[in-house]
Amino acid sequence: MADLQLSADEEMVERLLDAAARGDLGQVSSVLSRAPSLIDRTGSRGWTALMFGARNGHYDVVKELLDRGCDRFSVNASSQTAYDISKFWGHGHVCRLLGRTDAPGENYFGRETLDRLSARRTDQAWLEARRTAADTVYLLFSKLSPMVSTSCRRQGGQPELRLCRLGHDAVKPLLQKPSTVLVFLGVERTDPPSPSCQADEAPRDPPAWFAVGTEEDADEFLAGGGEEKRLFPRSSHRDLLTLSEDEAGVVAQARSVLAWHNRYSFCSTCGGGTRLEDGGYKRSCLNAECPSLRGVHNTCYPRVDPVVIMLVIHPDGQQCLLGRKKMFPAGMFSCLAGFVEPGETLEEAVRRETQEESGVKVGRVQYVSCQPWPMPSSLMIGCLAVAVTTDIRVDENEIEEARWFSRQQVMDSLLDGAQRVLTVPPRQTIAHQLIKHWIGMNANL
Ligand SMILES: NC(=O)c1ccc[n+]([C@@H]2O[C@H](COP(=O)([O-])OP(=O)(O)OC[C@H]3O[C@@H](n4cnc5c(N)ncnc54)[C@H](O)[C@@H]3O)[C@@H](O)[C@H]2O)c1
Ligand SMILES: [Mg+2]
Ligand SMILES: [Mg+2]
Ligand SMILES: [Mg+2]
Ligand SMILES: [Zn+2]
Repeated sequence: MADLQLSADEEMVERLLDAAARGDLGQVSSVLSRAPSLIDRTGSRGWTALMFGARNGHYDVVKELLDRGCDRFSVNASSQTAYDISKFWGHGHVCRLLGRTDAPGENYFGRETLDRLSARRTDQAWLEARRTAADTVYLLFSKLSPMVSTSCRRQGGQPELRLCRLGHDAVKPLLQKPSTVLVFLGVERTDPPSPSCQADEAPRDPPAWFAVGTEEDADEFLAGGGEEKRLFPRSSHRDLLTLSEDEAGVVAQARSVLAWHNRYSFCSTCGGGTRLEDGGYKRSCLNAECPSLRGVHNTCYPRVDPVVIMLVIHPDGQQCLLGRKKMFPAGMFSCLAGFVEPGETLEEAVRRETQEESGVKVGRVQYVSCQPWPMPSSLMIGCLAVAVTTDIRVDENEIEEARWFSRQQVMDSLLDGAQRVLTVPPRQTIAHQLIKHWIGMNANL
């Protein structure tokens, strides 16, 4: 009986995958209405219905599967997501549907959904009008943690977090406290006005977004979320990775600027008090004699720390070098990384950090993509680097172990259900994306 049930299931899966590949929307819907649990089942080489739909550019099928809640991030035996497959085959409309604007190398925390409108930061009258406008959105941060709500829907076992969007009335009392920091983030991006718009109609400013930062607990804001539970997550590294790509991009901007205010409240040149300017993008010293008020003084502006992160490839092209810090979960290995030092090129930083941490010498370095990392304000610069030596000697202060892993071992670590000798960091990290990039360079689709 169990066998019969199994084969009936398998037959349905085959029908679903075949219909998705052919673009038969009616058949896809009909199978999933009867057996919704089959949505992420795989056929040969780990291909899901979403991947087959994406491979052949079937927009309606991909949309139906996404609307029904399929897993858009699952990978096949070549470690490709449905997005990778549709991009490879040039189906831009399907790529956009799969949640990426087809920007190659877009990383989590990297999406710009707001227009920063930096020229408006010095326009006091305009900023004041936007502060009190009815459609203005305020994001509240307490101790650098954004206020979020959790919904019941779960993604990969974790509750889904969404940023709470507050209006001016809700934050007004907080804005009156001198210790509160307000940062103008930008305005929502809008489509260009349609030709049917009346020429004499004044174009309306799109909704503006601000971040409000306080060092207080701000627990009084947690009530009033209705059915949804509101909270300030305390584990920024883990919890911020559960936001949507759009919201993660806004948080990367807001959290890094607020963290700068938090750490640089006094003038770093003379130790004097400072005043917020430029919509929260500048702190000027109050001491008229201070040298920071003359010439170019970068201490007045939010800081970004460049960090190189590199996947080092063995001279044979078939292995890569990964390391683990003591603090990593057991079995996890990642790309080597390190802060760029003053007066150093990115290539030299890659060579120096690789040699310091693993003893391996690197020749050619190639930039791949970058990622803002708001813990507190790094810019991760992702590179592939080709090793010219292979002996490993780790710097035990920083790295517990470093090893060469074969392409197959790395591919298995990305696949569900495969025998794993290592795990890699989650998909939201640029380390994960660099590893996938290397695997994808020779993947047989
Ligand atoms: N997103 C990702 O995939 C990813 C992966 C790995 C590392 N990271 C981030 O990259 C950052 C740097 O990596 P690392 O720790 O290996 O760097 P690293 O190898 O340069 O070592 C860090 C140490 O160097 C010193 N240091 C030198 N310059 C510094 C500076 N400007 N700021 C702070 N410390 C400095 C400190 O003693 C620090 O403990 C970390 O903050 C980490 O969170 C992100
Ligand atoms: Mg390091
Ligand atoms: Mg280092
Ligand atoms: Mg270093
Ligand atoms: Zn000063």
